[in-house]
Amino acid sequence: MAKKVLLVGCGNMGFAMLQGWLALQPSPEITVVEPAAPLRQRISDLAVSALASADDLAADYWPDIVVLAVKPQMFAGVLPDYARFAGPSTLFVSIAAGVTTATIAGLTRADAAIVRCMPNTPAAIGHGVMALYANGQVSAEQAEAAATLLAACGTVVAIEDEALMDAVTAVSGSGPAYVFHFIEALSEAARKVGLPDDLADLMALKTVEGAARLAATSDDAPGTLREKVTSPGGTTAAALGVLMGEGALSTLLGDAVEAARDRSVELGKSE
Ligand SMILES: NC(=O)C1=CN([C@@H]2O[C@H](COP(=O)(O)OP(=O)(O)OC[C@H]3O[C@@H](n4cnc5c(N)ncnc54)[C@H](OP(=O)(O)O)[C@@H]3O)[C@@H](O)[C@H]2O)C=CC1
Ligand SMILES: O=C(O)[C@@H]1CCC=N1
Repeated sequence: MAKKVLLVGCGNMGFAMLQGWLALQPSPEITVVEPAAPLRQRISDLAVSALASADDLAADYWPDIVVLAVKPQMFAGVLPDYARFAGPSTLFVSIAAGVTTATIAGLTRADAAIVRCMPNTPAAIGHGVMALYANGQVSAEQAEAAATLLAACGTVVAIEDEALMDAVTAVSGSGPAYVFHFIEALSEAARKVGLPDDLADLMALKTVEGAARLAATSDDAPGTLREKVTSPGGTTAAALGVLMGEGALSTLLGDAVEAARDRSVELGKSE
């Protein structure tokens, strides 16, 4: 029987996941609660039911899975509207940065079955990577249902230690933004050395896309692939002298990921 999935919040990440779910066969029965009218319109355009508030759910509606995709700061205000569903028959899946399963249980029911998931926006095209942590109340059947739902959005990785979710958030949850910024920065650098705007954008994007695809499909490690680009005394060596000199890029990325990890921990404490 098709699962009933209730998606609460359909902004950037919720909508990305919804798009991934549309490829599922058999398709789940999806209902979305999203207060913003323009966002509801784009959900309706996909022939998915979109409601403005939890009050609009039918009295006899009962979901198998509730996916919480609102901002971490909204959990305390939003969860009481859905707490009635908490219990053995309904799985809560939260994609919020920082918010722990203990916090969600505190806002719903002590024995709520909860999966924490950290997705990323490439989920929209089935190329996300999703880490999952299940609390002790999640049944094997519920864990499988969550994995099936999320696999429609990309690669699913189970995690045993919830504390790792903050680091995962900093690497893969926020990570697409780092890569998009790298594309922006490469394009800007291309302009500075004289390429016209459209050529700069195309070269930057296609270089990142091609390199990522090669890294994903090659038997070589990324470091070996880098060495294969780098002719001794050539152009790449000149550039890497800047990027890798005194670990410049590694230090910068290390600091960036630490800042994101620390913010995730903070968001968890503020709930
Ligand atoms: N963006 C990303 O790449 C990722 C985000 N996440 C997590 O996903 C969650 C959502 O982030 P993101 O999509 O970026 O944020 P958005 O602000 O884009 O989406 C949240 C949506 O929830 C809506 N909302 C507000 N109140 C309610 C309510 N009571 N019921 C239902 N919906 C409501 C908001 O509407 P309105 O704007 O009108 O308030 C908004 O459209 C966060 O917890 C974040 O940590 C996780 C991984 C990646
Ligand atoms: O920026 C954020 O807080 C969310 C979590 C991971 C990606 N976006």
